[in-house]
Amino acid sequence: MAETKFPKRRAFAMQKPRKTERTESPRRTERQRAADKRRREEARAMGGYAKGPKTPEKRMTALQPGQVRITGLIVDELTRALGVILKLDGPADVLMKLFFRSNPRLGMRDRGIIAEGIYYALRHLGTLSWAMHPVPPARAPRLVALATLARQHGIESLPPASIGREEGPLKNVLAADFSKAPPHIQAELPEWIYSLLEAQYDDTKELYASMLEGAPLDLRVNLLKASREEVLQELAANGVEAYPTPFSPDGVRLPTKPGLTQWPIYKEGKVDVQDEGSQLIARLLTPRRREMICDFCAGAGGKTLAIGALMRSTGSLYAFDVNEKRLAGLTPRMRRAGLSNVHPIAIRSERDERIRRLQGKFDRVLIDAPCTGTGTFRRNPDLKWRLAPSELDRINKIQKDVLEHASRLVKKGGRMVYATCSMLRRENQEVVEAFLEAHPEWHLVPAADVFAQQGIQFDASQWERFGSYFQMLPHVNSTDGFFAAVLQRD
Ligand SMILES: C[S@@+](CC[C@H](N)C(=O)[O-])C[C@H]1O[C@@H](n2cnc3c(N)ncnc32)[C@H](O)[C@@H]1O
Repeated sequence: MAETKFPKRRAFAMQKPRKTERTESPRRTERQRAADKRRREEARAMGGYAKGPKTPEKRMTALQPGQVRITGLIVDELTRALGVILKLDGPADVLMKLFFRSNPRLGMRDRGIIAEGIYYALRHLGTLSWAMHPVPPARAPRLVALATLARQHGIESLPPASIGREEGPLKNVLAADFSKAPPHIQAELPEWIYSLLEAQYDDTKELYASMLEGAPLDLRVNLLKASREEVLQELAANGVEAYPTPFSPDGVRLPTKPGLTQWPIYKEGKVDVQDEGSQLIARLLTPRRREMICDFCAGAGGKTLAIGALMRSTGSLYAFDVNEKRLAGLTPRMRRAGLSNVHPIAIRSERDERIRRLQGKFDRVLIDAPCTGTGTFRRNPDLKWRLAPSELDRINKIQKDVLEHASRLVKKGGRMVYATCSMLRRENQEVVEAFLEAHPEWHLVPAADVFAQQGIQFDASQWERFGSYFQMLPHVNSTDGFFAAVLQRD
């Protein structure tokens, strides 16, 4: 995904409990304390699994419009969060974490409503901005907060005292007729991204609708430590709804998002969080035991871990990345996963001297290239507003450079997979086509054949649409929009 500037740690000032908060909920009541105790005991009895609607996302699934009581505190705090996040000068997920950390007394229910409000506002920033014109949303976060909560839960759920002087503007925003808005606004996209997607896809209506939804939680079972059946049985025994993913043989899909990191199966390294599309890209590389493999843009190692497990922790798996901090996240993850074949190496650039020394040495190389991340708008809705066309040009150049230099690592007869989490041809097919034109000693291997050899079957329409390439789409496959091409050196 695109490189982003990290927001300042002090983006949000620490909040002291306010008078209103103290009067509304002075302390936990007897009943609340008894419920807390019961939950703790139940979780202990279940070996660490917490039952019930604990996380914001899970809690929100039960909320129906008109059934949620929005307090003044929620309106104020959502306003405070949006006041920073709508400036769009840092990743929203990082800013959200800083916001909630600055406000430790905020209850679970309020956190859930505020988190959903932030995501809703970012997903629908096109229509919100259009309805508020000429006032930029970042300048009027209270109006955005009120309009968001009213669109989600109904205007009657808002406390009249919180609306105050915003009553007129709020009614105008809510009355906006979006059928009169330009098509890119109706799609909740910037015009330039809308135009690129329109030029490529026939079913954009469904695609845009899917990009406004939340993504499911996909887990990858670490086959070194457990089988998928074992994990599914353990989840079922603890009352957690989960299904096998439709294509990835090691994947498990959870419709809700429980507090996974406290679960025994997570702590013991039996599962990791990984979108099904990402799992399939590791499979496309067909890693084998005792091979020499390189994950060129390893980041914090999502795909490295999947590749290492498919190699059964044998051979050598080099994990390169220019971002040392991100790569540092891989070491604890590989320990937890029980992998001893991974060598994380921070490189200066794709032209690093150490890479030159390794030329022609690898059986397989994965290039999970930096990209615009257009395939991840469900999870990162702020990204669509923070991207600029110049960023696509900049990233495109890096993609071509990285592919060129990483390809030199592959030995004769070896393979590489070029992948992105983008749905744009310019970062995908066009990069690969330019490479193949300049390198006749390489050829494209049909992704369908590589999957078929592993017993993974897609609908024929998948290949009719994308030929030898692999492109997952949120509205077709319920995954992020991953792309991959398998290339073989003659
Ligand atoms: C899409 S992310 C990788 C995600 C990772 N493979 C995973 O599955 O979690 C792309 C990575 O490319 C790295 N990168 C950017 N430029 C690079 C370069 N010239 N050489 C190597 N890595 C680079 C970025 O730091 C980023 O971590």
